[in-house]
Amino acid sequence: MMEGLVSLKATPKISFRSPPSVFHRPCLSTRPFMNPLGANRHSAASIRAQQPDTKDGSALVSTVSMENKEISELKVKEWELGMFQEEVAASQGIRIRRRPPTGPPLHYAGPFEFRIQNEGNTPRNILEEIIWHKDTEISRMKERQPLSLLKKALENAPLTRDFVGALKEANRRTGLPGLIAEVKKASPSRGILREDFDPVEIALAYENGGAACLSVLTDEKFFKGSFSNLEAIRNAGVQCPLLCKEFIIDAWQIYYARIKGADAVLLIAAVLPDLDIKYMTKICKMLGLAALVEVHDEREMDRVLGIEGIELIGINNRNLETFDVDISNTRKLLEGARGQLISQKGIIVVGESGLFTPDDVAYVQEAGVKAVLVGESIVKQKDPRLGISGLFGKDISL
Ligand SMILES: O=C(O)c1ccccc1NCC(=O)[C@H](O)[C@H](O)COP(=O)(O)O
Repeated sequence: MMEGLVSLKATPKISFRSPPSVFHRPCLSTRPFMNPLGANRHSAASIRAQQPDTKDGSALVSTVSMENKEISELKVKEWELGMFQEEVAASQGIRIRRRPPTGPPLHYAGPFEFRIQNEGNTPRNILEEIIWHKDTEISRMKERQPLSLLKKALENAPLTRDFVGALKEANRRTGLPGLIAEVKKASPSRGILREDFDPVEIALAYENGGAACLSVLTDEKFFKGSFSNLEAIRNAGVQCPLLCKEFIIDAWQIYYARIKGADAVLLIAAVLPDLDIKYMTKICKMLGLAALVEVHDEREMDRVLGIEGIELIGINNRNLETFDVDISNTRKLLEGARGQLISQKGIIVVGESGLFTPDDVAYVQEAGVKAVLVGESIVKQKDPRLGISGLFGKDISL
């Protein structure tokens, strides 16, 4: 029995060239990403087979061969462009690869075609698994609701509220970091956080407890969240601006979040190359949304600081590949020249993950954050409102 064999089909085909090390594609592109060496759907034989018979067939065959040559050349160019994008992502230190666009690589073995689990077609960590799943999920969602439909729906979308302004105002009012309270039922690292999970009830409790903004997880598979939760919270009349906490890899998702009632979206630098961050930030501005750009390390911070127009940076203390949480990460990334540049640019920094006590909040505030994003420690409390006063060591709703 072959190890790692996950599926077996009895249709022999040409095997694909071995996969590249990363699979990034530009989010702007709508091109079908195809390996020219595997593009046997357009082989001369298959095109010829589709043509009506001619007297001797020769003229037609040569025209078709020409077309086929052009198609092949085009495909080689597409493939090279794809490779170039992958190299760009790798050169920016992005370790999270995109899902192999043609599916797991095929291996030609005798009369059968095997799909063999290997380093190239298996996610290397949870974040990569989430991103690969997102890829298929979004493709399905886009089929049902293409961008043209979403653009029409924008006409009836609720007005956006000022997410960054709400954080600044809370910070000014309380002298403490503005709170983004997360509506989080479960997570890959902690499992189910709260069994009796009523998103609207939790959102209202957070608002009454003094949260400046809310973060609503919309991923279903890994976090047991949903866009219905986001919509329900918005429709319940919650005034706090809402962050759609999603794994965004395609601009389509930003439009979708906007029509579902979001005021802000998350852009993860570990996943998105600089060009995507720039492009998506512009789309956010156009749609009236704030963009919370999340970084984990110095390299990601430096990349993001090099992008014009960034107003809000989140420092995640959770390593999304290993799940290790270390709040000193916030301090490390705000030390020295980086911290100074951030103040000069007037960027608001959000400390994210692993904050449980007033000491934790004081520690990241001392490091320079003006806001915090907190899930587990407050959502687990029977009364999430009390969770907030426990986190800050006092009632911040006053
Ligand atoms: O929370 C996780 O296990 C997780 C795993 C993989 C990717 C993202 C993940 N969390 C997203 C977050 O950043 C947190 O939900 C958020 O910062 C709140 O963190 P916490 O207060 O520790 O719940």
